[in-house]
Amino acid sequence: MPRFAANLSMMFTEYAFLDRFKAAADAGFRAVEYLFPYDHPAFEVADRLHAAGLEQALFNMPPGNWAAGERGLAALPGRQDEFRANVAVALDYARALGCPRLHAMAGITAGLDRATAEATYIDNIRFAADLLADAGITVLLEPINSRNMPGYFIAHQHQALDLIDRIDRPNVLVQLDLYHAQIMDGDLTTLIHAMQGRFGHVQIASVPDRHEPDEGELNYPHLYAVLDRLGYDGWIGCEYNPRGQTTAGLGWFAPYRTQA
Ligand SMILES: O=C(O)C(=O)[C@@H](O)CO
Ligand SMILES: [Mg+2]
Repeated sequence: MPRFAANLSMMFTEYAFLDRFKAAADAGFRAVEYLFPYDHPAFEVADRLHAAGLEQALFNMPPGNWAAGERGLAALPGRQDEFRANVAVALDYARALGCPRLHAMAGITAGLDRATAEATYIDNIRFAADLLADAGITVLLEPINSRNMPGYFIAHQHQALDLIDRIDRPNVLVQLDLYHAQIMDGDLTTLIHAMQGRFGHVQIASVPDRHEPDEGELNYPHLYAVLDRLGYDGWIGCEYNPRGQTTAGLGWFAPYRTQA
């Protein structure tokens, strides 16, 4: 049975960020993920998470200057000190939230020397993996489609797998976002089988519009069954922009909602 985490950066945006935890729990979710918690002290986010009885499935390490267009630092030469300081910041939040997964965004590397970016990335992710291993945290690497994020360092699943082989740390896995994977790679049933054991988190949204997973070119119930058959029992993050009110679009979730 698939287990879904609400993405609070995209869902329940009818509410202020800290109020989205209760809204997600009221809608039947048992876990949440989001991009960044850093606008709020860790204890405040943890209070809301725990008050709502939710698990923290995932969040991202600080990404650099998001407003200026930065989308992570891990592959950016010359930014290693900042990346490493950010790992420590993310670790503090992960401890407060009991979060076992952190996504390290790589950055926009178009125009940079690829070999240098790869060397920087491998070095930085090894550093993060080693630091986070003691806390039992897995570092996730996510290929992102080049239509939504042109120039991003990793766009295809095979690129992430190749980098993970070279990083060579047991606590580094792929964040398998099926929305991005369909746009860049396709053939998802075969892809999921080929990636068995290499991903530590899954995300979903309709393609092409990134809405609820009940429209568009993907048959999600089929993909949930594929994941189930392979024994994937991790969270599936609902990283989609609701077509309207978040709760009005949750018809797809009804068969999977578990009552407390
Ligand atoms: O954009 C996505 O997809 C994500 O999962 C975010 O965490 C940004 O990488
Ligand atoms: Mg994603």
